[in-house]
Amino acid sequence: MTDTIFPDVPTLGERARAALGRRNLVFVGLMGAGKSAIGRMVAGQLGLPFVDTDMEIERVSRMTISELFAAYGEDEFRALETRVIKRLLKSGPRVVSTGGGAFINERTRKQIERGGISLWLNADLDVLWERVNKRDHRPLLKTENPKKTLEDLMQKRYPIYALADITVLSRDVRKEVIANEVLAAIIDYTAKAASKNE
Ligand SMILES: Nc1ncnc2c1ncn2[C@@H]1O[C@H](COP(=O)(O)OP(=O)(O)O)[C@@H](O)[C@H]1O
Ligand SMILES: O=C(O)C1=C[C@@H](OP(=O)(O)O)[C@@H](O)[C@H](O)C1
Ligand SMILES: [Mg+2]
Repeated sequence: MTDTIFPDVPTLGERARAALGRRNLVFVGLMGAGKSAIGRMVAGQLGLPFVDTDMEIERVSRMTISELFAAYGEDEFRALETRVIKRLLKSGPRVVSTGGGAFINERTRKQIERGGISLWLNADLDVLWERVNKRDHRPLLKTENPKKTLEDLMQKRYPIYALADITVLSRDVRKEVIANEVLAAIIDYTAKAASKNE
């Protein structure tokens, strides 16, 4: 779609789509960062298919994430997650929103590094907590003090999320604002990567 006032000017989505080329865009980050919601929105703006890895895992296993954790444990869930992500990345380009632990798993992280551009939605504890405490479908947060659990996960995981190609700050503003910042960051990242290779 082009701008109606300036028909020859490509939209932000079109420019980001061109910058992405054949690569997948992979959202990573902690629970509540907005990977699923923003990923879907960005996919729409890029005109690319969207897949949420948790939804895909639930589809193929015919179980919810909570049921999978309860029946088989976290290790089995991670093994399934690795397999599903490997398959999804093979037939891109698409936008893939991962579950919060996917990028922490070394095998999965390597697959993501090979298969596309990774984008960390970074958010502070209060933003995450405000969002996740409204729902109870996340098995890792079924603890006595879920806010403390979230904080502990931040300490452990943030140095690893920081390895992502792009970081965008997810905060308390409209989702459209974050989605547009993601598109601009893709354009910026690919332009910088191209000038490094010149
Ligand atoms: N920028 C935002 N402003 C308000 N709510 C948001 C924003 N981004 C995400 N959310 C909401 O926060 C909740 C968690 O987002 P979700 O996309 O499920 O996170 P994740 O997949 O990273 O765990 C959802 O209800 C989502 O609609
Ligand atoms: O952080 C994690 O280890 C997890 C995050 C969840 O996804 P979201 O990050 O989309 O909530 C889901 O994959 C599972 O509950 C485990
Ligand atoms: Mg999600």
